[in-house]
Amino acid sequence: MIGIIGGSGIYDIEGLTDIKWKAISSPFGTPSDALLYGKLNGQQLVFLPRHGRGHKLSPGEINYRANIDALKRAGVTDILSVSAVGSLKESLKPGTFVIVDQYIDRTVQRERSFFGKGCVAHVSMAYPTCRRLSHLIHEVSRQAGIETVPGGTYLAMEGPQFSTHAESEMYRSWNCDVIGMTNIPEAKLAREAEMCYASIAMVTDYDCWHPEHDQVTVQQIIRILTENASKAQKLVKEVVLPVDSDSSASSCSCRFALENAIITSPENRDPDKIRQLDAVAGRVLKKG
Ligand SMILES: CSC[C@H]1O[C@H](OP(=O)(O)O)[C@H](O)[C@@H]1O
Ligand SMILES: Nc1ncnc2[nH]cnc12
Repeated sequence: MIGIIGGSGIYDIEGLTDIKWKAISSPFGTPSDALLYGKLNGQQLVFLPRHGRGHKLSPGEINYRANIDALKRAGVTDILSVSAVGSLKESLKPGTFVIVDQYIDRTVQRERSFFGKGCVAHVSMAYPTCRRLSHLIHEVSRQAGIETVPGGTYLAMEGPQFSTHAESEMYRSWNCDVIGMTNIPEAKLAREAEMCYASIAMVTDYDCWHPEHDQVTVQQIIRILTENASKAQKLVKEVVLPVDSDSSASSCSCRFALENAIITSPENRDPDKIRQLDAVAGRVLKKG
């Protein structure tokens, strides 16, 4: 099942039928909101507003572990993240949609793993988004006439303040493409939970490096988001069916990320931690 995490400006899904909000409890704490269940094009999906309805949570206040755990408990296998980002390249103009394929993590105060304290695991983050899902989204959007840029490096900053000019220039010198505050630790946790994760980043501004746009404002971001909301909603509508019917999904490597990742020997694992990991790592922990 597909799970959509909506970022700034995306607090519901247009055209969703048979809708029901349902709160899911998680041993990792409180998710950003209840999950919205519904059908789009006849296809069941789940939606979670990342900042909560009404945008009540700052990027650093979001319980990313509870969000991913709740989606996993709801039966989600494929996560489609939709986010607002600043552009670090002249060519990525406001309004552009980038399908992110790499991250640089500059966040500092977030829980970024389900593991540790009695069950240690190390998953690969070499390719941090699902290449199968990202490719599918790019292909489907191309066929639907929605332009997306395949691939881009997302600089994940702590926020909530926007970057200084010196930071923005440094990220540009690192060849980053876009900047945002939320995809990390989301992508890391989705990988640990063996879920496929793709990220559609909607460029809303030029951050503060651009000589003609020397600062970012929320007002400017919301204006661009509003202008592009229908394009984002159309993209979501187009991808739901192909994602749900992709026959190669069950053998996708993301679904086996924990296969050789847990290093704590079975006799030394903490039973409370193992119980907490029942949804995230149940597939491998059941094997002993
Ligand atoms: C409203 S501007 C800054 C805010 O927007 C982005 O959020 P999201 O990724 O959830 O769309 C950015 O990361 C900041 O949290
Ligand atoms: N310039 C920017 N920096 C960080 N997060 C953002 N989200 C949208 N624009 C942003």
